[in-house]
Amino acid sequence: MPRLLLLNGPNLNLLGTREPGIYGSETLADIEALARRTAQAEGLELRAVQSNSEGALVDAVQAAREDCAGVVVNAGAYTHTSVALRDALAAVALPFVEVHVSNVHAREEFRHHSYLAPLASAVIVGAGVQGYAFAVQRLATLLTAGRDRA
Ligand SMILES: O=C1C[C@@](O)(C(=O)O)C[C@@H](O)[C@@H]1O
Repeated sequence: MPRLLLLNGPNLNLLGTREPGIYGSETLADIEALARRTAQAEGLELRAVQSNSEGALVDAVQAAREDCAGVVVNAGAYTHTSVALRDALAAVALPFVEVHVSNVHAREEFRHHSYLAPLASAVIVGAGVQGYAFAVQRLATLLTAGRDRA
């Protein structure tokens, strides 16, 4: 069964208690369960990784090259700063969908730019945790289309 990597970056382990007015009350465990359920319904497996450290996120992307067909990534603040994570995603050349729980474009200017977005298959912002389900579904569609062409 093809596998997706679900990658969550810094401070997303605090979801549920972190600025609930912006991020809502659902936890990272809720998000991982939602993404896994959505993946299973699409015939996909899912590996969930969260880290507060940039290097660990880069390592997880590199490892995905071995056994994953696509990536759902919410890089948190590293979205706006990390050339290293962008380079890792470019290097593995897996299709990925970027997710943000909040509508970053309605927030501070520094959140408007993403180093990852130009490489992404799609970017989903402001849909809350449901954005993760949309991202999994989008990757499932892309992967199925790829199989159909093969
Ligand atoms: O940590 C986060 C969360 C976030 O990625 C989101 O999901 O809305 C938006 C980022 O700007 C912020 O640094």
